[in-house]
Amino acid sequence: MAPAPGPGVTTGTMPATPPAIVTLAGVGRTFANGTRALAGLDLAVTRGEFLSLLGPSGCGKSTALRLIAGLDRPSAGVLTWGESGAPPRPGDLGVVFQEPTLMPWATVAGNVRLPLRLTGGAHGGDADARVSAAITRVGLDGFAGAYPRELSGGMKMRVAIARALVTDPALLLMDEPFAALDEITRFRLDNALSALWAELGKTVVFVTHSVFEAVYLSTRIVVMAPRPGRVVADLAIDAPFPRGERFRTSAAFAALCRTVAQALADAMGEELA
Ligand SMILES: Nc1ncnc2c1ncn2[C@@H]1O[C@H](COP(=O)(O)OP(=O)(O)OP(=O)(O)O)[C@@H](O)[C@H]1O
Repeated sequence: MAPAPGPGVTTGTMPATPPAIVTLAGVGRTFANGTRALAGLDLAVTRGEFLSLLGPSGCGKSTALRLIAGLDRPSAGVLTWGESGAPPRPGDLGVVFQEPTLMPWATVAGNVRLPLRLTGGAHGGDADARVSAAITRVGLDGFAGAYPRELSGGMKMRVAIARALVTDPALLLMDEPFAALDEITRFRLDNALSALWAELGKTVVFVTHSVFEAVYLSTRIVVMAPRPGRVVADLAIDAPFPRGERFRTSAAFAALCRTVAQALADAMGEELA
């Protein structure tokens, strides 16, 4: 068996890259008020990767994610889906936002079931099995009948992740999902998400401001320049999985964070103190 690669950052294209799940070429987005959120954004999301979009506030990270989610349309450039070119069907994409946005009148199981209802597959034993498997996956066994008001902030976010996973989407889009949580909860959810990614083999695009979170979770980090947003650094994070507390407190992690922080400072035209 080949030895596991040591931690490190590499730049540029990796050899034998798997096919792109979606490619953005020359994408721009200018809003009606004249704000140019994105200009000349080139980005290929590779199947199976955990890709983080990292950049200063307002650089267009959420705008890029919303374009991939189909919630907005580019003003310039094109998005191309996979080899077939067909856009994803409902259920092929899971989206998680900073707010868990749960239905307060529905139980955890009812909330997790929602995407199945929207895609017409909410009934029968298969749907029940999917809902309970998604709840188990995020560590909420025993809470299927609980209501959102009975849950902590971290548990609500776990429900939002279970809801995004219940249709077994190929691509999971996450927009600063843990930014509003306290640090201990955030670390726990980062650990759970990393384990889920390693287990399920999904493609994840994750928006964050946090260098530490991006390094901990990602196989690749794309650093975006301030408005109008575009890619200014593309860094492969070669540390092996699973990445637990040992990785988070390692010298290798610290070195990776420094490299990524430097790329972010360069993008913002600042000196790293
Ligand atoms: N619907 C809109 N109309 C006008 N301007 C908008 C709209 N949506 C976003 N913007 C602006 O576009 C720019 C990019 O916004 P976006 O939310 O994508 O940035 P971001 O990098 O995700 O920021 P943050 O990290 O603070 O969430 C910002 O200046 C924002 O104010």
